Amino acid sequence: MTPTPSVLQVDDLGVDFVQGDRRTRAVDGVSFAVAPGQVLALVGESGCGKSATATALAGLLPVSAHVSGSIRLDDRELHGLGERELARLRGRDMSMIFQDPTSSLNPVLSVGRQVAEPLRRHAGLSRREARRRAVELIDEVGIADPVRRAREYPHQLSGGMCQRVMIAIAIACNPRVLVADEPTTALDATVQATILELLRRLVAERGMALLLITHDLGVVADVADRVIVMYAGRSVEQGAVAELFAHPRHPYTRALLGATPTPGDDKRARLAEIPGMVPALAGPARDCTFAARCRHAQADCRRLRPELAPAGRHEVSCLHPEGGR
Ligand SMILES: Nc1ncnc2c1ncn2[C@@H]1O[C@H](COP(=O)(O)OP(=O)(O)OP(=O)(O)O)[C@@H](O)[C@H]1O
Repeated sequence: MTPTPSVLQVDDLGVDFVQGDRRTRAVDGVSFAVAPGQVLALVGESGCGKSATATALAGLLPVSAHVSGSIRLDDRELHGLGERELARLRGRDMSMIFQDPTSSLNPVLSVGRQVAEPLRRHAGLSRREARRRAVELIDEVGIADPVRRAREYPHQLSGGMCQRVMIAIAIACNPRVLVADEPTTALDATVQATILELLRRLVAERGMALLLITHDLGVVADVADRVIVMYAGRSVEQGAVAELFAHPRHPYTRALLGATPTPGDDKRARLAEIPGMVPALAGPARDCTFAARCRHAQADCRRLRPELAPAGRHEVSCLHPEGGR
């Protein structure tokens, strides 16, 4: 069987934030690919570099950030594109949704107008056509009474509805890739489940690729096909969700999984507590950055940088993975 060509291909992505003489290596050589209709989750504790990775893809990092590596969308290299080209691409080929929908929406414009906006800008629809299409999109994301809702303002909608509106805006121009950064963290558990179900359906129906950033392993188990476990800016383990959750090889993944959530388990399962903190690095790692918190660390872990390499049926970056190489 020939593998499905990926829509998004990221190679050796690096992000450094530079402020005066302070440098933070937020992303340290991350590589992955996402195929159409596939959900890839990025998971890890706070400060692991998940948002920096997502923001780098969309070209939305602040000027203090230095990006290296390659980001290819279909056959196009995005790294190095100017702000104008990136702005043209955002909302058309790649869209992003964030954690807090209420602060992402404009409070003084009706939601219909906000959904219509990318259709006018990117697809060149007339005001009337864009309004009509906006109502269809509001309906498609599961908001009842879409004609009336389109005339309302964000404060008249619940948090869950606002996130549905954000999704309608994001998918309006049928992007190839959707990047969702903690899209359900600010919502009630029951609303979370329906929003995730909506995202999953849209990915399947439209053949989009979804990059889903989350702290929540239960969400990963329920929604994602593949997962990257990040630690201190690096991918420590990545592969198919079912395989990786069934046979975690990296001590960090094993610690996170704690009471392992398997597909179908409690959706609110959170990362297990691991004593210690994620280090902020000034440059590329020279050793295993997890060694200081790892119960299985050996002398070489503090000297050598482990690289991502096949272990079983997925990849792990550990000198002494569970079960050996
Ligand atoms: N604008 C910035 N300037 C300087 N450092 C930053 C900036 N944004 C992020 N960082 C640093 O980069 C590292 C990775 O941060 P990032 O926000 O990507 O992590 P995260 O895994 O998404 O965390 P969270 O789940 O809390 O959002 C952290 O050490 C963080 O302090």
